[in-house]
Amino acid sequence: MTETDKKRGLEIHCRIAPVKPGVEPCVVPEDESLVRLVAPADYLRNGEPFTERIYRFGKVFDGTDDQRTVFEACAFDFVQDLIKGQNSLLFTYGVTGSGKTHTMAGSVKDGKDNFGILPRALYVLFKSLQNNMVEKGIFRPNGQNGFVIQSPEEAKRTRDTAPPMGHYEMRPIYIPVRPAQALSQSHCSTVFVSYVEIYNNLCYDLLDENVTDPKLRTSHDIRTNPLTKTTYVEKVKEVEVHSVEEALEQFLQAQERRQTAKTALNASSSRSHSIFTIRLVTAPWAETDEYPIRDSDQIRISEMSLVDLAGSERAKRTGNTGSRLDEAGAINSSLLVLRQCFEKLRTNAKTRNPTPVPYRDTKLTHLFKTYFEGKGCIRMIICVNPRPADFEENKHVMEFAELAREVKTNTITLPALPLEGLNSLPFGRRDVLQWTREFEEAVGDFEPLMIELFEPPPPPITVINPEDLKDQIERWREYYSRQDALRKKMGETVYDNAKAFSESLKQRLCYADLAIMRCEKLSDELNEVQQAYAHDVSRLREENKLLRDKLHAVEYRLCGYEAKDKNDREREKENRAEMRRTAAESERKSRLLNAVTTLVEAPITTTPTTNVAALRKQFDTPATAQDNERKRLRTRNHSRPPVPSKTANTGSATPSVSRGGTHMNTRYHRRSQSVGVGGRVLDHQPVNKIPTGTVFQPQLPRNSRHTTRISTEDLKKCTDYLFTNQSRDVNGSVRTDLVKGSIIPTAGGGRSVMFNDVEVLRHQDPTD
Ligand SMILES: Nc1ncnc2c1ncn2[C@@H]1O[C@H](COP(=O)(O)OP(=O)(O)OP(=O)(O)O)[C@@H](O)[C@H]1O
Repeated sequence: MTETDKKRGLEIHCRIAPVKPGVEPCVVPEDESLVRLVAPADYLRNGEPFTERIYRFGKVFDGTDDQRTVFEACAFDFVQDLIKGQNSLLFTYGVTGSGKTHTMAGSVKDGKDNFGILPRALYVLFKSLQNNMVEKGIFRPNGQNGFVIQSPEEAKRTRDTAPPMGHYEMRPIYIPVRPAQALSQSHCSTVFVSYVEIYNNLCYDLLDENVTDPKLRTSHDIRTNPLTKTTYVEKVKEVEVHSVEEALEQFLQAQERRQTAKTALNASSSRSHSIFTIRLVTAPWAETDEYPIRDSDQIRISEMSLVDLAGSERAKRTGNTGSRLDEAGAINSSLLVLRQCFEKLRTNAKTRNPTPVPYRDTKLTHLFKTYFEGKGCIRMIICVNPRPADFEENKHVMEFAELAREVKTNTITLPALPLEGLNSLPFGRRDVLQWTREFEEAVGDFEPLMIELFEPPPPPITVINPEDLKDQIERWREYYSRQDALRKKMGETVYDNAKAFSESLKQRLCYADLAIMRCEKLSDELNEVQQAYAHDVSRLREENKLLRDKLHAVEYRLCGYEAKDKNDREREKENRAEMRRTAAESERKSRLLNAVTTLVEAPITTTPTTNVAALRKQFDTPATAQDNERKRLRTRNHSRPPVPSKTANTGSATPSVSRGGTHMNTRYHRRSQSVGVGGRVLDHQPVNKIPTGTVFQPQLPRNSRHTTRISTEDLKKCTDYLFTNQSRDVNGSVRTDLVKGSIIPTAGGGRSVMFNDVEVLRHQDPTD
């Protein structure tokens, strides 16, 4: 087998997940191969804002690109390569929750057109191999990453002892995809799948149904085949599958064993790197029967590995603790080793003295070592969630992508397996073998005579050349006599069967020719249509992108308006509450004023209420008793004389005895500073005032006028008014109200009092 070496860069594509309306994305597609990384508005790094950057990719897919588009652009050619006998490795890489699993697998179960790369690749593969599939059990894994061809008896035994399929009953699925070129009818093939996960840097087999408890499963080593020098997972289970449904059943069962968990950033986050490998095993058909040539050297194996990497993550954002945190550590360190390998490969490419690449530092890089050394083509889909919260991580992902783009590996292209043309006959080798069997049944031992039987008849007799007529008749006579002789030899029934078979075969070939012609016509029409609309399609795509951008801008503005509207509504609510509060306060004040007005405007009685008059006596008596007691104590204890106050104008700071006999501090004696400032005060007292004997006394100017009954004359001579009212409250305590106001002239020449303040003094028994 000859091999050709060529240096090839890794192919890096980018898929941007859709962004929610109103969210300003931090990764913006610029065109079909460029993306722009923009920092969120308030982003600062070491106090510096981020200057936006452009990154280049092979292809860029945005939120409107569907699963089919991504598959066709990123994986269809890999399926074709697989059929041709080449190897390929496809990764999805990105932050947790960026759409890696969505891109790789999609929703396999829901049956909608949301299938990711994996089911689509299987679908295209099986569609293309439908005429090449060989019975199960003929090829068997040899335990060293290779295959052997078993005898028909061994193959039957393998089939009979194969475990039944699992509990998933996949309904036949249909995925609209374009077909790949099929493998030539000269080769037979079969497909094996394996599925492993690398969890905490240990490799586990996900197809191993014997392990029911994930804690009891054993890890597998990575080995190198001494002959082919390829790395593989030791003792991994490879299941032979013959349809996309069978393969997906295996995948879904294995998915249940895969380590996923709910994190703050993804409801179903992959906690491991998963590797689904499709291996196509082919060999030339044997000449005569439906069996491959029994020579293991003729076996050709090609593979396509689909790797869904676990997402890189920062513990701070995922909020992970405990085992989730350990997993995150293992994920991040294996991705770091991948990065280190890339860095080393990049530097090695520029130097004459390459240093070893640390493939063996993690299971992930160790397993794919041979790919980096040229086993096949490597492609990576960088998945990005453009939400602003992912900006920091996306920045690292973009830097990783930039590094990966610079990595060059030796890709060894193996000689391609023969393919069928796209317009090949719509029946396969199996049909031909079936027809041969039918024919053999029909003609039995007379097969050697068939050449004569199928001898084409002579051309029809024409009279254009009358000299030839005799010859023409003679040719027909000979033809019929040969056919008669044949019929006699074969017997009537066999002859008729053989003739009928030949007619039916002719008919089938005619249909096939017709189908081919139709196919050719349709493909010509398709080409014409494609050419005619190619321009329109690209224009419409551009228009679509523009409209999408506009829509996004409108949505963004709308969100702004909605936020403003919400703010306004809240402010209005607050204003209304404030107004209600103000109204209640003014209501309270007005009630108070009304109460005072009622109090003041009530007819002033010269005689106090019986209650107040009675109280006066009550207040006088204990005061005298107190005085006597104090006098008695002072004489007995030789008490010191009182110290004169320094603030002479406001009275002594030493407690003095009031008129009523209670102590009061003369420093604070006069409290109502507001009364009488700059004018004359009319001090309106009740007739029978109960001495309050308190420190709180209104300070009145000397020229104040005291009265128990006001007259118009009094009002005219004064500018300020102080009214003292006393009453008894429900507890029996005396309450003194000092109601203050300004006396203002009225338009009619009289006076009115405008009340502006009330001071309330309440006595309370301290034992209460
Ligand atoms: N391009 C897209 N279109 C529609 N939905 C998407 C797209 N990308 C991601 N999603 C949705 O985002 C969610 C998270 O995606 P997914 O599970 O694929 O992330 P992940 O990168 O595999 O995360 P993890 O590394 O944590 O496993 C899923 O619900 C998925 O359907």
